[in-house]
Amino acid sequence: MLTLENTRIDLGDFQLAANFGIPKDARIAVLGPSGAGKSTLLAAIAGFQPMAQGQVLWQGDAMPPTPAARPISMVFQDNNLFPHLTVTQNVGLGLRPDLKLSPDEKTRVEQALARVGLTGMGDRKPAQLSGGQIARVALARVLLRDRPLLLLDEPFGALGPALKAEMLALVAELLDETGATLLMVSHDPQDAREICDQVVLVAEGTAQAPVATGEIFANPPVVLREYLGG
Ligand SMILES: Nc1ncnc2c1ncn2[C@@H]1O[C@H](COP(=O)(O)OP(=O)(O)OP(=O)(O)O)[C@@H](O)[C@H]1O
Repeated sequence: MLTLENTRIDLGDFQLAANFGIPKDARIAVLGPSGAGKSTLLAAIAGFQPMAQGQVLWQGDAMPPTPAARPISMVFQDNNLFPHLTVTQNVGLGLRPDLKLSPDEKTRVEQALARVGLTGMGDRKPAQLSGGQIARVALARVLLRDRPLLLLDEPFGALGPALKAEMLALVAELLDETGATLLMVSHDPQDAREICDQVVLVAEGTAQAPVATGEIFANPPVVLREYLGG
């Protein structure tokens, strides 16, 4: 269980409050209007954004203060790859930040690349990859890190619809294999329908408790209706 216990974030005039739990294994879409605080919510869970009040707990224990010590993998919109490193090195960072990989660790990197369909691409730099391949590198790193919480901040926003659907299907497969809990920010409600069983709506200064995806789309609150353009 991921718990946001009476949390409040203050960013100048902007405030965001959250007070709810997310069951382990849940797949949550974080939806809401632009500027509502979706990225801020993920950043607070990951430990990048300090909170004015409350705490974030995982399995009942307060999260460690340092982001790197939290049981979390996070992928941002730019897929956070280093342009000067090869695909193998970018993925290897998930295991060892100093990149001094043992033969066994190198094998694990190759296995992760194979799992996401990038066999033979290890020596390329990110600039030599397509958008879909770059997203796959980021997912290979997630797979290797093997953390129980996966936070995705619109990592597939720049991809076309077919490729995005392919990446979402791959994420769903990786979640099946790892049992990780997902929180995914998206601007596209279809993403939520495809792989998320629950929705956290962020609007008007609050991240609301999760609601079943079917339920929220069957009977959308006004703010979601406006956001969906309905
Ligand atoms: N350092 C900061 N100081 C003050 N306000 C900030 C700061 N960073 C972000 N904000 C404000 O916090 C609010 C939430 O931003 P955030 O990026 O989390 O929204 P979002 O829902 O992810 O938006 P989008 O869908 O457009 O990506 C915005 O109104 C933004 O202007």
